[in-house]
Amino acid sequence: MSGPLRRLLPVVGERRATFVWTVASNAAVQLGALTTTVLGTWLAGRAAATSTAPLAIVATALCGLAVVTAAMTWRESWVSHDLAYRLIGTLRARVFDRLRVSLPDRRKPRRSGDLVSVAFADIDRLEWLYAHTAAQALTSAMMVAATATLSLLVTPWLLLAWVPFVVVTAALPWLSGRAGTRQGTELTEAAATLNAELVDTVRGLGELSSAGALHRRTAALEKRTSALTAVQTRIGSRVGWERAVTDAALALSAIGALAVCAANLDTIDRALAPVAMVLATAALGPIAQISDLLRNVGTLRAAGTRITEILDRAPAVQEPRAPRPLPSRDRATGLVFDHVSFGYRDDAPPVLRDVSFTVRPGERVALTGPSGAGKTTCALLATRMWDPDAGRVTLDGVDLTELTDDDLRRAISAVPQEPGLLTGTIATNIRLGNPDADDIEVERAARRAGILDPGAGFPAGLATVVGESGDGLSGGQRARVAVARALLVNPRILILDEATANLDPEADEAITAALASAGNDIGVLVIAHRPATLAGCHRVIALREGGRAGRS
Ligand SMILES: Nc1ncnc2c1ncn2[C@@H]1O[C@H](COP(=O)(O)OP(=O)(O)OP(=O)(O)O)[C@@H](O)[C@H]1O
Repeated sequence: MSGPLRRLLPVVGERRATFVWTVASNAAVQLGALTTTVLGTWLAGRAAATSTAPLAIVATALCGLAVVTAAMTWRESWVSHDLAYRLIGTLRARVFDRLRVSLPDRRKPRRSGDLVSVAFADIDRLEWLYAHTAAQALTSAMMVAATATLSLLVTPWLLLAWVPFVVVTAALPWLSGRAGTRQGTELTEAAATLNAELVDTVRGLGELSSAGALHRRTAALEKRTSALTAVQTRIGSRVGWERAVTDAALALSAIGALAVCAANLDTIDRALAPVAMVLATAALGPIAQISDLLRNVGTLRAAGTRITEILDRAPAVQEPRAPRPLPSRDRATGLVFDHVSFGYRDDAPPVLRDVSFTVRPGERVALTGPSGAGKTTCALLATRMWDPDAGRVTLDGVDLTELTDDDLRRAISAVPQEPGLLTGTIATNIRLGNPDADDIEVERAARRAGILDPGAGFPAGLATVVGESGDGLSGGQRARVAVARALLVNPRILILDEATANLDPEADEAITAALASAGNDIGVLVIAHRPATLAGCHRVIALREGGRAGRS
């Protein structure tokens, strides 16, 4: 088994008991099927050859075996899928956890549709590996041993009839291994690209439609779909050839068994002739199944590579080894940018250069400057999406790099330019800020953000339904929900990144006033252009192009 898959296999160890059950029930099914067929054919052979067969006993045994085998088939399907989906769940949690700490990648931005494809499709593909391949491989080896032993009992020549074909069938996935891996990689990439472009298209449907670019985009998607279909067709053709070889091997084994029986009529008990036929094909069945499974190994390997790439991603920021607690709120001194420099790329000038400013508790500070001056970047550094390249950002005297993620999220809350909203109600979206908040706290935060005002356009108040990604809400309404969510955290520092720019001036003023009354000890950093908003602030920090700070 190849590198990435071998690396993903030990997760099975976390469900050892279920895995043992899967192997045991798979073995019982295979052995049950073999015994039933051998016994049945032996009975038929014996009846034909001698007219004296122990019909009643064998028929009863066959009935019993059939029931047990059927029960074990059901059990095997249950436990193997239980195992697979639990392992997939574990893996999905790990991948999301890694994405959570490693995104956004400031140097290598990647389309989220692409990542979503990895997170869902690639992990789901491993169902094949966990539910079928691993246990099947073990029981196939056992079946070959059982069939070989029984063949020896009939006649050693029988081994000649089927062992070469078992070797050919087992070797098939390896013979086509390189093509399989290449096609698997092509399939995964084509599917991921199509998925990413579909996600982008759905997100930008409005813009594409109003710009009259939907036709061109649909044509591009059709091209991607054709590319995906072409890879799938190539894979289908290869798999078809391999299946044809497997079927031919099966037929040739049966013919070989007949030939062995015909050539050894003197030494082989005639009642065993049909059994010889069964044995010659019995080992091939599980081997054909396993090589059928291994035919997908190229796709699995490509998926495994992408998953391990995500698991190996370095976190965007390191959790502190020895975290420091924040001083109590009455000893708070505020948020300090202390000679901060930061750049996104090594080959471009830094976005922020030697930026210093302070937001004290209870103070409202505006951060302004031309587009691209680095205002949002300051908000991202203050919420520790990344760490500065030089200088430091501190809260109440503690470097942000020394705070645990939980402490930081409770102390600094940001309302971004485009707040993310989830499907649900206004209440569930506000509660994201603090899942432990009770209904009264949620209502208070909503009231402060003006959500419960008669003119705010929330007909069912907190129970108003929110569509996917905030569908059905205006920009201003989304802003109010995001502000309420941030207020629910009751942070020490609140950052509003053009959060109220979508509101009309009166609503903006109302929210600003609400924020002012939110708590006398909350320091507010407002990224804004609107003169009225700037006028309502205690100080204005102006970021100049090239990322230096001045004040007014
Ligand atoms: N992830 C990123 N990778 C590379 N460059 C980036 C990234 N994010 C922002 N930048 C660049 O950094 C600079 C500062 O961006 P930032 O969003 O902080 O500016 P801003 O002052 O908030 O602008 P605006 O007022 O338009 O929102 C811009 O030149 C932007 O193109």
